[in-house]
Amino acid sequence: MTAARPGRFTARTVRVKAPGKVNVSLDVGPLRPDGYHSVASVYLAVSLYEEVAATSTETPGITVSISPDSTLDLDAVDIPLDGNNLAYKAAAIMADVSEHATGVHLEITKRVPVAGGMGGGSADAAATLLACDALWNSGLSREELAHLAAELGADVPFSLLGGTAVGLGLGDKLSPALAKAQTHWVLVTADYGLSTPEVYRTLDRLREAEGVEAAEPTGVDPQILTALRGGDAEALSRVLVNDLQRASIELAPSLRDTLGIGESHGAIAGIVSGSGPTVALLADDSVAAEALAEALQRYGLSALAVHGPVPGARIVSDTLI
Ligand SMILES: C[C@@](CO)(OP(=O)(O)O)[C@H](O)COP(=O)(O)OP(=O)(O)OC[C@H]1O[C@@H](n2ccc(N)nc2=O)[C@H](O)[C@@H]1O
Ligand SMILES: Nc1ncnc2c1ncn2[C@@H]1O[C@H](COP(=O)(O)OP(=O)(O)O)[C@@H](O)[C@H]1O
Repeated sequence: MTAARPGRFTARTVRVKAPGKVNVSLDVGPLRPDGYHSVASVYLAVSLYEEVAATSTETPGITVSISPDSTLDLDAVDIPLDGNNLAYKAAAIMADVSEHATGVHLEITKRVPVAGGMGGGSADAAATLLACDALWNSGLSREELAHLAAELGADVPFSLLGGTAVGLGLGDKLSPALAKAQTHWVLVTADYGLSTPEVYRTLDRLREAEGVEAAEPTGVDPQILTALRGGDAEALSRVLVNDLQRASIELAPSLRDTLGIGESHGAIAGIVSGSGPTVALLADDSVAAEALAEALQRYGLSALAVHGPVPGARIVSDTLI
């Protein structure tokens, strides 16, 4: 941080980046009385990042804008800029627990597809928690931040943590998995979103129609963690699982074609990410992932090569203006 000028308000900007995620596995239990589902998931943070620049303001209150540096086509999507924005909610929670809170402007650079099943809004919330903690010298521990993160949404604690982790409960009870080897993926993004609650509801409806009673998830398949630990894409390709996938396909049937096109162009396996509609295609290595992304772009799909695991939310700059 550079030195402040005495006698006048000096704005400070803390910039934080936080990753999107892919659920390498997602087991979903039955609908609970509180409207949620217990899950068991292996989360993988991937190299597609949201960025939040939090700037202190002389006037009190929280404002939000979307940066022109965003790489998404944001015309077609609906991102609230008021108290419904997850970043706004995160700043409001931090202001409540910070003795030296000021007004704050949050500028979000969006790169993770909106309502895409990759936790983009959750990444904004995680980034904002960390940025405001620094901006207001709140001095919260990572554990305290994780606790606040869970109040904001099931996926927010993972974006704070990053890496590879097993998520139980609503997905917020995390155990880091020591899997440092990289796996390589191609994300095929859609120009529409799917509503997470609607996808969960659709799964409940499909199960009810089939008379299927889902079991409470207890843990994740250890083979997934072994494959991730060794960066063994071939072994991983045999154990990818997402209980929500068929519900996403029910709502957006073209996802089945996307998965098929991916596999016919060289992916070793494919899965819908979370509630979708982003499709995550697994590749043998980084070269294969780049080649697959190029082939799919030529085919007319929106495809991007990424890798994981990558770290969770972290500060990239802290400046006085
Ligand atoms: C499906 C997953 C997989 O990681 O991610 P996305 O696809 O949304 O990224 C998550 O479970 C989504 O997490 P997140 O998007 O943070 O959910 P929340 O905001 O807490 O909840 C939104 C809604 O999703 C449903 N929900 C969420 C989590 C959960 N364990 N059970 C649920 O039934 C509930 O209907 C809830 O009202
Ligand atoms: N900062 C934010 N970025 C994106 N969407 C947000 C944000 N805050 C609130 N939302 C709302 O949350 C919904 C889901 O957002 P997102 O996190 O992108 O998807 P997903 O839950 O599928 O990972 C969006 O449709 C949007 O209306």
